[in-house]
Amino acid sequence: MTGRRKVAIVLMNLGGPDKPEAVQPFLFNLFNDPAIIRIPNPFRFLLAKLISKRRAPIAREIYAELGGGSPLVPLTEAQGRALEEVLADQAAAGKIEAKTFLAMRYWHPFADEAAAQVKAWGADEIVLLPLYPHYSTTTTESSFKDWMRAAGEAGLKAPVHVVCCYPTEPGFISSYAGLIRPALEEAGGPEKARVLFSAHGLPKKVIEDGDPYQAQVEQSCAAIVKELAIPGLDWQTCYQSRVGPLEWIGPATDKEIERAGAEGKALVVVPIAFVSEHSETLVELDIEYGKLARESGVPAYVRVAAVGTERGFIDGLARLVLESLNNTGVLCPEDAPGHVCTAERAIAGIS
Ligand SMILES: C=CC1=C(C)c2cc3[nH]c(cc4nc(cc5[nH]c(cc1n2)c(C)c5CCC(=O)O)C(CCC(=O)O)=C4C)c(C)c3C=C
Ligand SMILES: [Fe+2]
Ligand SMILES: [Fe+2]
Repeated sequence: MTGRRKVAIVLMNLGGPDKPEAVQPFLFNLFNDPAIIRIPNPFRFLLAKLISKRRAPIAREIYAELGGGSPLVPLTEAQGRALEEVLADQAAAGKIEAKTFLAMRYWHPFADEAAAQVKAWGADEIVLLPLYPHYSTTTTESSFKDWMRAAGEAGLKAPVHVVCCYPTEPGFISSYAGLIRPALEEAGGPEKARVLFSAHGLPKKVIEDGDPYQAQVEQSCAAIVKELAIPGLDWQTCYQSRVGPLEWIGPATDKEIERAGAEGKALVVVPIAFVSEHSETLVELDIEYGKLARESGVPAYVRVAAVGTERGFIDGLARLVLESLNNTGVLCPEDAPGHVCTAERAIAGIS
């Protein structure tokens, strides 16, 4: 091939409602995903209608705290621009022209919109880059399957490279370590504060069925603690955002906040499974759990920002993109024992 290869990088995330009227259809799309509610149709469709209608008022209140909609899309666009800049600097010694596209799972811009844009741009190759550092069937796998459907319908023929996950990517880890250090000082130092890594929870059943998410979250936390290298650091991983009647993995973040209050421990809270600010950081962690921390007597509560456009993190994403281009299948950098890569199955359309 002559000239520069045109590489479309598809940034995948969950998406969020952009206005109050979008909250219920966004929730319907989420609960109607067979990766989220694992029952066949027509039952899933009917249940999704029911739950989305019932949850919409609560969710609208959550998004009202953010001015009516989620900031996830503009923040993901900023990550895309930062990644394009880093890749333009490196651009594999001028061999590639990289452009980012957003494919959100449950609200605009959907994978279909991204696939049409990628086709119109004339991509030679495509890299699927989930903004989920940890692989889950509920998030990453669902996005991959949705992309393969959308790309098929759009008649996209360019070869696809897939990044599975990156729980211990050095830039991801060092960015968090860099954000945690000053937060620990603000909370009174490592003698007085506990680091609470708070990840999105999942139903226990999903993990028991082989989802690697929880094991990968734990790998990230251990890697960050190692990078911090603070002797005797007090830290704990916990899980937030539970919805629905099923039993979820734990310990639950709210229970850990109450425990810290009872023990007189200050907290540094790290949103470990989210790379952008959104309702679950800005509302759940900052407003709801900030209040719970005050009521529980936690002496100091400092929330660490999501990695967003931190240079180390974006450099790490750029490395993953370039590595994936040398890789014809799924780039699965996590060869740790116990890692079960299901990304191949997802892109092959096997569930
Ligand atoms: C019922 C099940 C849900 C599962 C399983 C789930 C997994 C999961 N979600 C994220 C990341 C995000 N979730 C967000 C919103 C959100 N998630 C659920 C439900 C489940 N998530 C609901 C109902 C909502 C809507 C908000 C609410 O009603 O509380 C968001 C973004 C929202 C935004 O503000 O833009 C993200 C991001 C992960 C990482 C994950 C599993 C690993
Ligand atoms: Fe969620
Ligand atoms: Fe993998």
